[in-house]
Amino acid sequence: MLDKLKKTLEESPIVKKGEYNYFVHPITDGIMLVEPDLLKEVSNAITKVADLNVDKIVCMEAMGIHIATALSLETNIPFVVVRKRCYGLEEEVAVHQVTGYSECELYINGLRKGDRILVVDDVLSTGGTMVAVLNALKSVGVEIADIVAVVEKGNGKERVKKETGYDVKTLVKVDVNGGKVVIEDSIL
Ligand SMILES: O=P(O)(O)OC[C@H]1O[C@H](OP(=O)(O)OP(=O)(O)O)[C@H](O)[C@@H]1O
Ligand code: HPA
Repeated sequence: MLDKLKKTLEESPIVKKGEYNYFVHPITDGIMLVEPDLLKEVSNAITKVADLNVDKIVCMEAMGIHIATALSLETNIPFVVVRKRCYGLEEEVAVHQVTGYSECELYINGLRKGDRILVVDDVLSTGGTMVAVLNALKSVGVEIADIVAVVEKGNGKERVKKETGYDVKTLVKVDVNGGKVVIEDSIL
């Protein structure tokens, strides 16, 4: 399982963002051809590991959007996007995102207290994004049924558990070693 994801990750070039080793991949960056079969493989794997008894899928702009779209089409579950744009709507919740190489504001709309949700994203690295979004989602009063990130790199999973109490499921765990992506583990 996940053969296309693993193979394309191992082929990913690495670029330095400051001291951060950033792998560039179709699913996480979209600047290489995103083959439909790869996206289908990722979406199908999420359906196999995630709790789909939810009202909505929640993803983060930008590179969570195509994952949520594919998953929504496969499951008929609607989705909302945590955007990088402020709308100023009454219920909007702002989130300060800090990754290993950038900072940004994110904005939550389209969710109501009591919504049962599945959170999906492309990468869990430092955990900065996921911690901030999960804590903001808790303030909205939604029920977070499950959380899935496609690629895990670094110790973000432990940080999310410590700072939010939530477990994140990740499809593939990678490391960057000698300028190459190395597959360390896979959920399927
Ligand atoms: O665990 P972290 O260290 O927070 O890194 C993970 C986040 O980094 C990327 O977001 P970013 O906003 O940089 O990129 P994108 O707009 O291309 O999704 C990625 O999409 C994740 O959301
Ligand atoms: N590659 C792509 N997206 C990412 C990374 C990375 O190394 N880290 C956080 N988001």
